[in-house]
Amino acid sequence: MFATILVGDSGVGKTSLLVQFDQGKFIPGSFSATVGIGFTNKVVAVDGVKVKLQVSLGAGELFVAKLPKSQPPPRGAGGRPGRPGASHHRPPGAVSRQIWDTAGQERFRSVTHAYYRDAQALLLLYDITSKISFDNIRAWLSEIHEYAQKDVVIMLLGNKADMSGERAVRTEDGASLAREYGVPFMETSAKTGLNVELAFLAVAKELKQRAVQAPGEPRFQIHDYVESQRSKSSCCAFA
Ligand SMILES: Nc1nc2c(ncn2[C@@H]2O[C@H](COP(=O)(O)OP(=O)(O)OP(=O)(O)O)[C@@H](O)[C@H]2O)c(=O)[nH]1
Repeated sequence: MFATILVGDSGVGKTSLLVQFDQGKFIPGSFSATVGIGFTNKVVAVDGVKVKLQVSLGAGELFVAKLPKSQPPPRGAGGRPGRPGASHHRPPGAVSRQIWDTAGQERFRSVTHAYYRDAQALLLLYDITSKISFDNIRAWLSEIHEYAQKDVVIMLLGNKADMSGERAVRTEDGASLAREYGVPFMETSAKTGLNVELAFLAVAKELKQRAVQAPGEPRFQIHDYVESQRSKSSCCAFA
């Protein structure tokens, strides 16, 4: 079972992407308070082999940027960190409510560590209609580099690709940022389902390959895989 966490600013569509992947449907509106979903376990078939992904929702706010050293952790944060008082309807995700509510600063930092440390893959989302969510990607990446495992699989996703009329971030800008950090990139839509399966499938392929790879064997290249899928779908750009 591989732990995968969806991270990115509040409102970028993490919950919607999780629901689309889990149930193949889009529930419009801000439903974080009403849909009791914090994670899902799903089996993905990779080259005839079953790969289990546990996908959970990560924070909607940055730990590092939003919490200077002297500041205590947010009160009342629920099933996932960084969302004060908003997610208590969800079953516990990476961090339990009890730990969060009573955490002192030191404890908080270790919770933060644990939260990222256990992840084998991170899907980092921004919203193509929100420049701020895109600008925050650099801060998310520095947080990830600080806390996550060195070899964590990272994929950058520009979500809400169906909202082209309100686009605030060009596809090329997403692709170029991804190139700069050496991570694969694609645009997704939790609404239409565009590239949602593909994103998780690419991650599952990479994780499976790493798990079974014999020493000296050529590695599965997630970049190449994502790139090869581009020719099959004309909608998106990839790093
Ligand atoms: N058109 C469109 N709307 C989307 C898409 N993904 C999410 N939304 C909408 O964007 C809003 C926020 O989506 P959520 O899935 O709650 O976002 P989130 O990242 O989980 O937000 P937090 O729970 O605050 O961290 C909701 O109104 C969704 O219906 C998408 O791909 N296309």
